[in-house]
Amino acid sequence: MTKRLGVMGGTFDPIHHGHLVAASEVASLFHLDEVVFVPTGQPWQKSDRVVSPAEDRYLMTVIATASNPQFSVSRIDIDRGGPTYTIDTLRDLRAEHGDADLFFITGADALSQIISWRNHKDLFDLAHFIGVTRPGHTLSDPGFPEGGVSLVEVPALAISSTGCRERVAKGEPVWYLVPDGVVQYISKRALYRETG
Ligand SMILES: Nc1ncnc2c1ncn2[C@@H]1O[C@H](COP(=O)(O)OP(=O)(O)OP(=O)(O)O)[C@@H](O)[C@H]1O
Ligand SMILES: O=C(O)c1ccc[n+]([C@@H]2O[C@H](COP(=O)([O-])O)[C@@H](O)[C@H]2O)c1
Repeated sequence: MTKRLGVMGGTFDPIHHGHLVAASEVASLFHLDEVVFVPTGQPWQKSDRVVSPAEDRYLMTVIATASNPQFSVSRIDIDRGGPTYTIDTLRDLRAEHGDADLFFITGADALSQIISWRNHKDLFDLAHFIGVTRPGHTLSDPGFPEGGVSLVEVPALAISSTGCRERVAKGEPVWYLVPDGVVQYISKRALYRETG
């Protein structure tokens, strides 16, 4: 049977329970065999802010997903170098996973920006896109190709990486917003002590 592979792209600075719930819910709803988390190398649309080193974001993603046998992490966007474009992510994953069906998972905020992504018209030939609800953002289809996108409701977690970074900078706890191991990694590496 054709493998059904979910793809959860993100900057994950840090990864939080909003990302994990979205991936878990979509895996269940769409009967995915696996969800691969793909931390960005250089998120070019976040070039106006300081982004933590890719290795820190990668390791936090590994720590956060390690306990789930359905979850894995890919270095492809980090190892490719240069600005990260989803068109490259999907082409590389397609080459790696043969004839697997790809399902790209994205929150309502990111989905509304897809029109600004590189080669956005070609993305829908490579993967089925799944837009998930996110508190504070409207989930809508602004005219994607017929059958290219599914919109689904996931448990609402009003958590953002920006909010987590700001809490750490202010000395406030991020316990239960991010997995325990990620709290400990942030502390060990002294991440987010100053807002960027
Ligand atoms: N709480 C959430 N619920 C649903 N989807 C989310 C949530 N947080 C992030 N996402 C989605 O996960 C993907 C990766 O998000 P990203 O790593 O940029 O996190 P973020 O919290 O939006 O970060 P930042 O606050 O730094 O912009 C995006 O598609 C985003 O829409
Ligand atoms: O392809 C693009 O041009 C593009 C522009 C912005 C974001 N993306 C992808 O969208 C996903 C979420 O990105 P971000 O910046 O919200 O963490 C991640 O996989 C990014 O590589 C992709």
